[in-house]
Order: sequence, then structure tokens, then C-alpha cells
Amino acid sequence: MTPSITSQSLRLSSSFSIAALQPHTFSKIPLPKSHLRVSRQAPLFKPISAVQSNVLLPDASKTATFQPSNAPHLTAVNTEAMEVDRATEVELKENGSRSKRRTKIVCTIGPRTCGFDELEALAVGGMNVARINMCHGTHEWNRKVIEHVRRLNEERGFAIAIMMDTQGSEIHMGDLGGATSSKAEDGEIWTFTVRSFGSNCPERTISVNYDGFAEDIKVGDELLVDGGMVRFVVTEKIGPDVICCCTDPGLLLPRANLTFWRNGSLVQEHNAMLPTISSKDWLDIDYGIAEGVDFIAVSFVKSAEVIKHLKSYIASRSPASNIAVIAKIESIDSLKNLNEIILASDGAMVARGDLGAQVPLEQVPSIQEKIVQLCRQLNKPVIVASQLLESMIEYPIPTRAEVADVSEVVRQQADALMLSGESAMGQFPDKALAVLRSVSLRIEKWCREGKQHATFEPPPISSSVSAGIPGEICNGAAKIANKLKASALFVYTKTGQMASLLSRSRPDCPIFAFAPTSSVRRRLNLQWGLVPFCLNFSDDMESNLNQTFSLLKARGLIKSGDLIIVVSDMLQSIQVINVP
Ligand SMILES: Nc1ncnc2c1ncn2[C@@H]1O[C@H](COP(=O)(O)OP(=O)(O)OP(=O)(O)O)[C@@H](O)[C@H]1O
Ligand SMILES: CC(=O)C(=O)O
Ligand SMILES: [K+]
Ligand SMILES: [Mg+2]
Repeated sequence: MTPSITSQSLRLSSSFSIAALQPHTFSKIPLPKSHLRVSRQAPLFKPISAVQSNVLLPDASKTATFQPSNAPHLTAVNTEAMEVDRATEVELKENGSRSKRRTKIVCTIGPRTCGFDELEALAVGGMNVARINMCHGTHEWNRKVIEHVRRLNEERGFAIAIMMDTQGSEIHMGDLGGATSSKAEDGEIWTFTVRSFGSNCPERTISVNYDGFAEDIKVGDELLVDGGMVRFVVTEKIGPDVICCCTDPGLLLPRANLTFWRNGSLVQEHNAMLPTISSKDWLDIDYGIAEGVDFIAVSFVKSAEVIKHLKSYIASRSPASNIAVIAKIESIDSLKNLNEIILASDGAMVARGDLGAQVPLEQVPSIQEKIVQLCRQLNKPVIVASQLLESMIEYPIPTRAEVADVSEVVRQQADALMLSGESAMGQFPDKALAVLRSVSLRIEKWCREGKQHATFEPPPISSSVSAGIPGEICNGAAKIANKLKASALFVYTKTGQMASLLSRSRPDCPIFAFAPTSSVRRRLNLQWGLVPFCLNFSDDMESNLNQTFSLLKARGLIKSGDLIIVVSDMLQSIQVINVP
């Protein structure tokens, strides 16, 4: 039977809640008359008779679309479905909604995980975002991956976003003539050159992507592959060829990054000549726009200008698209302009791989913490990437140190963790994902327990952004949710902004975010604590709530008596409701 909402409810109108939180901020804004209504049996909501007719229920029995248990035979009607996937459902039900994982997981897709079945295993294992790296793979290859992910979303109710990562134009090696790797031994002489050889690469010769490669290099400089995985010293320059002697032996991987060091410092001259977005990158970006990817992550960002330029390019090429631009922080230049870059972007990535090749390794942890905090202040999602579980490329369990590293990211409350080689070409992609999931869950719980008696204070919003009324409503709602130990926060949001602000407050309970389009839903799937749903809601909050309660109860994701705190784009209010 359809429930009616009759349990105790408390409704705080905007003027009450806002004024109570921070009166001075709102003096200029006209608000409705202040009132606080607390009622028992409050007739706030009508019973939901029309719920089922507002929901699309596909026939396929294996889909995860919500299907109220008493109406299994209804089929398509006029609006979009509200979907939930197996992974979310299991996580919500396993230990109760409050223990749902908050930290999101990005998986890089490579030869190991590009098939439909492998992608499905990652989806079921909790992947929130699939990353394709344009350093590798053709457009055709990447298109297949995108198609598979789309199919999983459509058929199985997942909300997996696609992130396209640009190659960027830093100096890197060629593809080793198709070999998967090459071993450089101590004392061996290798040639690095701008000449290209196709598949007939002479022995101990590496082609390099940048024409000006040999120009600024001096005999005696050190050449580091992938930040020092293999090290050479330059012994001679002959025309376009740079002759080097190997001083730290190791494995050379295709397209590995190259940096030059002189007297202990990075030689930056040639990097300065390279555009952040190369002509190849622009073609890849056109491809990404055409494929409708959700995020474009820009490698080796140097300034805010390039982000602004890309955002206006996307807006002009595809005005209706909702592609978010993520700034990858992985160079000395990006550190110099961090504030402006992050402000101009829709999110950031701490790309520790290349970052660690440009700054001394011992500086990487403090830089990571600084970027994570800044992103939180500026309300931008942040991903921490690279080498989180590097040993799991080869081994089925991580090192203790890797677990400690992942724990630290979770403790810092970054939005997302990222797998690179572990999921792209490692032997244990599913196990690596499971480690990220279980460490996240455990550390999140530990942090919540630890702060039980601490007072709640979200970080101040930086003076360079103003979150205004919505920001204060969200902070207030999170505060109330923590105090009352609510089961969940609900947010009805058209653009996703209100959900982001709630996520920023890092509340103790999960945030169920209802968005009208699947593209907003996917985009929200990168952010801490958000459980995004696609729901075609109206301006009538009463009916939205009736509908949502009915659907979530039918699925067993909430139950009568649960305490829910509700906010929305449409009303400047915080509602406190017991699920009927
Ligand atoms: N599409 C792909 N095809 C083949 N190999 C891939 C692909 N994507 C990733 N890989 C492999 O996985 C490794 C790690 O992936 P990752 O995306 O982190 O790349 P990367 O080369 O380290 O560059 P970046 O700095 O852009 O992350 C790569 O070095 C490569 O060997
Ligand atoms: C992810 C990436 O690009 C890096 O760590 O360098
Ligand atoms: K890249
Ligand atoms: Mg990188």
C-alpha cells in the first residue's frame, strides 16, 4: 500500500535556519517571514497515488531499475527512471546506510580491463568513474570502452562517469616499436633521438616525441625515466641523437615520461616551449566532446588560462554539454598558480606520478594535503592518483605501506582515489579495487568514531568564492544531520550544485542526491559521500518526497522511522522528516 507521511516532522523555513546560522551574511537578501513549525502528524505531504505512473519500469528483469514490489508488471510511461545499481544497493544494505562508502574510486581502463565482462566486474566492485588515458589506445579502442560503460549504465543502472585524460605535451618516449617493455642494464649505452623508426627500432634506441629534444640538453645532464625508475647520464650529443649511459638500471615502459636534471634541479627550458594542450590533445578533446565524456582531465596544466580556454571551447562546440574540466596538478608550474587553476576548474587531480618526477619526493605528501584542503575550501572535487597500490600490478595483496597511503587519503577526505596501472594492465584489478573499497570503509568508520565528540566545523569557504545561502543551508543541514544522527541527507538538485555543497560539509551520513538527468547523476558520482539518483522531480517537494520514499522503501534502501534531512534547489529550507 502507498504510505502517507504522517510521522513527526520539523520544518525550518529558510529565514529561521539561515538567520540562526550566520545572520550578517544575509542582510541584503529578502526572505520569507520567519517561522518555525514543529508538528506531529503534520499533513505536509499527500499520499502517493501517482508514484508508479511517474516511473519508467523497463521489462528486462535483470535491470536494476526501481520497481515497487507491488507493481511488477507496469511498463514504460512518460518520465525517466530512478535507477540504482547492484554495487550501491549492496553497500547501502550491507551494514545500514550510514556505513555506505563515501570515498569514490576512479579506475584507469587498459588492456586488462577493456572487455565488457572485466568492466562489469569493476562496476560491481564499486568503480565510480572509468578513466581513459589518451596517451594510450586509439579512438576506436577507447570508443569500445565508452560503449561498454554506457551499456552497463543503461542496462544495469550504474552511474559510471567517463573521464578522458589528455596526453599533454611533456617530453616522453615513443611506444618501443610495439614492445611491452625494455630492460636497461647498468653501464649500457642507449640512444635517445627524435628520429622515428616504426617497428624497426634499432637495439637500445628510444625515439622521443619532441623535436627540440636535443637542443637544451648538455653533456653531464641526468635523464630520468618516469621520475627515476631508470636513470641515465648524457655522455655525448650527435646531431639529433643524445647518447646516454645507464646509471640506475630498470624497466623502460612505452611512452614513459622523460625529465632532465642539472646539478640537482629540474631543467625546465624545453617544457616552457610546449603547449599544455597539443594539436593531438585538441583532436582528442573534439573526440571526447563528440563521445559525450563526463570529465576531461587536462595533463600538465600550467595556468588558469588554459582551463578557461578549454571551458569556453567546450561551451562553443557543444553548448548543451555538461563536461567538467579537471586540472591535473603534476608540474612545478601548476604549483605556482594553484589557487587560480583550481578556481577556474571543475575539480583537480593530485597526479603524484609526474609530480614526483618534478619535485623532490619528500615534498609530495605535503603538496597532496595542501591541494586536498584547498579543493575542499573552493568546493571542487579532488582525486588523489598514482601508485596507491603499485605493488598490486604484480601481487595479489598490497604492501602495508600502500594501505597506510590509501588510509591517509581517506583520512584527508579527498573525494576520490584512483587506480592507474593496477587496473589498466595489472594482474589483479578486481583485488586492487576491493582493497581501496575495504580500506575506505574501515578508515571512514574509524574517523567518524574518532570525531564523535568533536564539534562540527566545515572549513571556511575561501573568500574568493561565495557559497551564499545554499552554502549556509547545506552546512546547517549537515550539522543537524550529525546532531540528530540522521540516516541520510536528501538533496533535490537540478544542476548538482546543492549536492556538491552538501558533500563539501562531509556529513556523517550519506547524501542521496536526486538529479533530473543522468549526466548530472554521473558527474556527481565523483564526489565524496554522494549517492546519486536520476529522478524526474517536480517543484512540488511534497510529491517528490512521497515518490522518493515509496521508491526507496520498495527497494529496501530506507525504512519507516528513518530520520532524513532534506534540502533542495527549489526551497530555501531544511526539512527534518521521519520516513513514514
Ligand atoms: N589504453 C591503454 N592501452 C595500453 N596500456 C595502457 C592503457 N592505459 C594505461 N595503460 C598502461 O597502464 C599504465 C598506467 O596507466 P596510466 O594511465 O597511469 O599511464 P601513464 O602512462 O603512467 O601516464 P599518466 O601520467 O598520464 O597517468 C601505463 O603506463 C600503460 O602501460
Ligand atoms: C595520473 C598522472 O598523470 C600522474 O600521476 O602523473
Ligand atoms: K595522461
Ligand atoms: Mg601524469
